[in-house]
Amino acid sequence: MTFSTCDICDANEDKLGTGILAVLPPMFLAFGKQQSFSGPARTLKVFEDNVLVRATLEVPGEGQVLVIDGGASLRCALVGGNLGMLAEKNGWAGIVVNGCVRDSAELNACNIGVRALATHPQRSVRKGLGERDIRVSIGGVAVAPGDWIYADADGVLVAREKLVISP
Ligand SMILES: O=C([O-])CC(=O)C(=O)O
Repeated sequence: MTFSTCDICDANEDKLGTGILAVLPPMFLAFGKQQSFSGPARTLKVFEDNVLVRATLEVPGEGQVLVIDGGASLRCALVGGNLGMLAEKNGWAGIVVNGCVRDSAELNACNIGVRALATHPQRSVRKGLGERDIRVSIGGVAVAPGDWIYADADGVLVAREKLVISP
């Protein structure tokens, strides 16, 4: 499916700011082969610990987008090349990280879409702390499991339901 976040915003202006459709702040870098991706969100809330990220990406993604609230930490990476390959292998559409990634060249070779605040060469700790499938806040925008994510070169949208995209 092709879509344009700009066209979605124009066609759904009445929904913006109502809690039905929101735009994430323009704070992300793009990685991965898929510049555009969309799908229902799965959510994680972790802090400098990526054990739950791996555990989630190990399960078939079925076109979902993993949204990771990493507390905007710029002190280590939550996703790297191995997790990118795992996500591709398991059919995840993409990963949105409110935090950092690493192995950017490897991530760019993965057939998924990735958004992250920055790159960081250091890996995270592996304690296994965090929460899954809860409502998170990314740049002040709430994202709940099952919300629909639309990301392209112009931005990242969060919709409470799948939008009807007219060609
Ligand atoms: O395993 C990690 O901590 C993240 C990483 O580097 C990878 O996914 O390759």
